[in-house]
Amino acid sequence: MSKLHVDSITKSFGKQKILQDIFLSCETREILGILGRNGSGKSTLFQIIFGTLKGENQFIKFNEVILKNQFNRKNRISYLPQNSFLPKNIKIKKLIELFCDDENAAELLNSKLIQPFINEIPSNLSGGELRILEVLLIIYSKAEFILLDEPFHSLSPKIVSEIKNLIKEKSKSKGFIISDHQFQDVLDISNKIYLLSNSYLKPIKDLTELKRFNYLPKNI
Ligand SMILES: Nc1ncnc2c1ncn2[C@@H]1O[C@H](COP(=O)(O)OP(=O)(O)OP(=O)(O)O)[C@@H](O)[C@H]1O
Repeated sequence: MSKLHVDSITKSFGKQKILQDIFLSCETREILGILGRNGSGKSTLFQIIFGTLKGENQFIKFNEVILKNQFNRKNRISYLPQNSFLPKNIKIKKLIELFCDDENAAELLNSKLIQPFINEIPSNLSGGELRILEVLLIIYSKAEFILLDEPFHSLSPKIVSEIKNLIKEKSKSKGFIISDHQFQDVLDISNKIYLLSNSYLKPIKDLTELKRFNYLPKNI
């Protein structure tokens, strides 16, 4: 079992405080859901954990190793950003080789989710197909901790359900931290839920709390 420990994260943009004293801990076999209104700082938090953005304060540990740079995170943390990140003209089979080790590549090549566009290049895919490909490449990467920023965005319901099942299956050996505005899908698969609100990360017990903290409308 491995553990990702995230502590004391503080981040401001100019005078705007985005994150204050953020703590979370994720073990393999756990799925953590992070909810929050638009602009609450979810992507900022993911980028700091992944190492592409620096907080004013931060302490991030993988087991006993303090993660100080991108090199420390290799094969430990993978990150699906909110925006498209793949080169557009590389064959998808080649991308799978680049993102996955041999074992994971073989498994992904067998997945029925990838079959419809296996011989394509990303520039020939629809927006949703491109998102499926990106989500799969990150989930099947070697890393033990997977950060997914809006993995369900633009995916049709049946595909969302299949991706949720895949995340649950993969969580037997990986830890996931997921954020998405399709909150019910996040609630369905998460062991723990947090709400990022007013720059603090609050553990959430149930829907009532999500209403009380003004994330959900009262009539849900
Ligand atoms: N590079 C930047 N410079 C200045 N402000 C920024 C920068 N990046 C993000 N912000 C601001 O920080 C806040 C948090 O942004 P972030 O993208 O983390 O929110 P989010 O919770 O992921 O939002 P959404 O759900 O809408 O994607 C927003 O107010 C945004 O405008």
